[in-house]
Amino acid sequence: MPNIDLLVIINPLSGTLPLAQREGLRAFIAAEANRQAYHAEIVTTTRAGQATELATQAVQRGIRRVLVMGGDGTINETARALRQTATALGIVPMGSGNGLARHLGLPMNPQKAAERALAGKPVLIDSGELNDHPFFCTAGLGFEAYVAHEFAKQPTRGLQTYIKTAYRSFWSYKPAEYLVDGKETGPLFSLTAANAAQFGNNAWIAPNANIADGKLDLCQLKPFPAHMASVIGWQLFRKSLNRSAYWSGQRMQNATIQSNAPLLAHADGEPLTLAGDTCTVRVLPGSLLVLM
Ligand SMILES: Nc1ncnc2c1ncn2[C@@H]1O[C@H](COP(=O)(O)OP(=O)(O)OP(=O)(O)O)[C@@H](O)[C@H]1O
Repeated sequence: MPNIDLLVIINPLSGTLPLAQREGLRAFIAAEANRQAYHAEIVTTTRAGQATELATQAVQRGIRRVLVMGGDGTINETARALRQTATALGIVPMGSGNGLARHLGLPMNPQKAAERALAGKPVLIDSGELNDHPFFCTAGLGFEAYVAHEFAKQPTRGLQTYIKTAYRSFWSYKPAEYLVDGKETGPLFSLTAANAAQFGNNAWIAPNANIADGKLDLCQLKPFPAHMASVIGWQLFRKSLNRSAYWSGQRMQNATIQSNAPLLAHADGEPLTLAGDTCTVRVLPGSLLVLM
């Protein structure tokens, strides 16, 4: 038996692709891996958290490439086990946001993305940590965290549910005030630590963020009147939010954040409830190999 040199992790629940197409894609990846002379093992996850265990075992087994077919949640679960190892992550984007794949300019077509990852070279990128929660795209507090918590309560996922949840949340959300490294921010709509420049779905919260500069972009968005929401939304999706008077950003390696409200947070869109009123964010420069 030849040694396995490629692990493919599939989250069967990510995104909205019908089952027949998913199975076709799995067969395509198997055939393409074979064509490119890999000895691949393909595993479909059966529960949350399993991708981390599979990726940890892959590192221990000396497997140098792990391909993930899933959304940013599954990518996060896998990539956290590949940080600071010689095993590289390949991305076949199947989620509703696909922030990391979009930031990296990877194909959104799953077959093209698989071909690219299988033939790709490993490139180092940064990652971040909010307390001890790893993130690869963005982590944050404020509105986006509030929405992540509300979204997690919904019976369905996907972009439509996300938009509806965000719209409803806008009217019930109360901005909090923060101290960033001891400096008062005043009330903020959101406070985002950006490794990648976008949340996903081409919502560019940190238009100039560079994923390999050894820094995070800490972006503050001040509360804005409801009639400005469409302008802010337009700028967010046009990658020009940094021109808004409500937005400010600073590059940093680490920061301590304190709040006057319970710390609702998210890391790569997954909701987190943090203990206490203080948290830290930091960058892990050049900590993940990605197949590009
Ligand atoms: N078999 C499974 N059953 C239940 N949950 C799973 C299973 N496999 C993975 N998960 C969980 O599903 C979560 C969401 O998956 P993922 O982010 O890939 O898809 P998505 O929600 O469609 O995409 P996006 O994050 O872009 O919205 C992951 O955080 C993972 O913990």
